[in-house]
Amino acid sequence: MTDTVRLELLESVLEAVSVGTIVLDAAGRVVLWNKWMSRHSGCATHEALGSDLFELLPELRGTRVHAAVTQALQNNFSSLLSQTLNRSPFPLFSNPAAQARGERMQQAVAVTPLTVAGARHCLIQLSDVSLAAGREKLLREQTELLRMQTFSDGLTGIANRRAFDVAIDREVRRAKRGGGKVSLLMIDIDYFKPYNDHYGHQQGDQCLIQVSSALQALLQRSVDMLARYGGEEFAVILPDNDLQQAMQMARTLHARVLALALPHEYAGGPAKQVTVSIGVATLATDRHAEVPALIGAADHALYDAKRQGRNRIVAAPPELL
Ligand SMILES: Nc1nc2c(ncn2[C@@H]2O[C@H](COP(=O)(O)OP(=O)(O)OP(=O)(O)O)[C@@H](O)[C@H]2O)c(=O)[nH]1
Repeated sequence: MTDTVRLELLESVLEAVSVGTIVLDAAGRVVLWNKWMSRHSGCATHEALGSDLFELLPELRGTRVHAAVTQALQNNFSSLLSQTLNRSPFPLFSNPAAQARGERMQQAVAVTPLTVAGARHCLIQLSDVSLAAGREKLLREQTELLRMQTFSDGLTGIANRRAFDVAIDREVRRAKRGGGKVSLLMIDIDYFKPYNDHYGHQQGDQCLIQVSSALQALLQRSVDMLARYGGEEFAVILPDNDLQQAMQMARTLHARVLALALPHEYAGGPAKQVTVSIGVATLATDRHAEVPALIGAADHALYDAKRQGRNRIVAAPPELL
């Protein structure tokens, strides 16, 4: 292969590749601007050749691209520009539709020093990573959705039992480490079976949604967690709350459900509306009790509330913990 043919071959390859290629001489003037660059920048090769890159594209002045070019020309350093700092440093567009939307191409940029005929030059390679970045974003969104689905209840959207198990374990360990307290409320809708039987399962579902969102709206601290513990049973974890504070929260939640005034003609008790019973337990960390004891105590208190006639709040005696 003769030198002329080899040169022609190299030129055709440069024009055909799907990578933007710019070569600058030691003064920063463009000596090579391939077809890919023309296509995606809207600046033809003959317009670019001989221009100072930073006059041709003034917005690059003072950017990391500028610094990388200076480093390559003056200090012979290569740079790979991080995607996280500036995803689209050059005014390039993947296609005309993206340009019409003003949506710039996301770029991977590599700046490399070159020595050509004994003189320092600088090669800038650009590739379109919009597709890969889009896929990455989609993947991140799907992962987040999956994470949310794993830890939230499909009907009510609040935390599910799995999330509760993780949180109660974490909060009890944290309380023990810091010598604090943690309280737990177990909340159960009264006479929910007759509610379902008379109003139908769908309305039963609506009732669960209304009650859970009313309860959720009252939890102001980000550390508090309302979870669906079972069918019509909810749990509230109150980190750093003593029994008195937990009882106050229980009264607020109980009153909120009453204020919903959801009719329940078939309730077994005197109230002809949806009510809840609440069991309250507090774990003091000077005791040796663990998670099962705390849940057991709150459950026991809830059972007592049911036995005493429902629509009430009962605190677990400390000896249960
Ligand atoms: N609609 C609906 N009902 C549910 C769901 N999960 C559980 N249930 C119903 O909740 C009812 C719970 O009934 P029980 O445990 O007998 O309790 P109850 O009738 O509320 O009686 P007390 O708790 O003693 O006041 C059952 O009829 C379940 O079918 C759900 O996701 N949707």
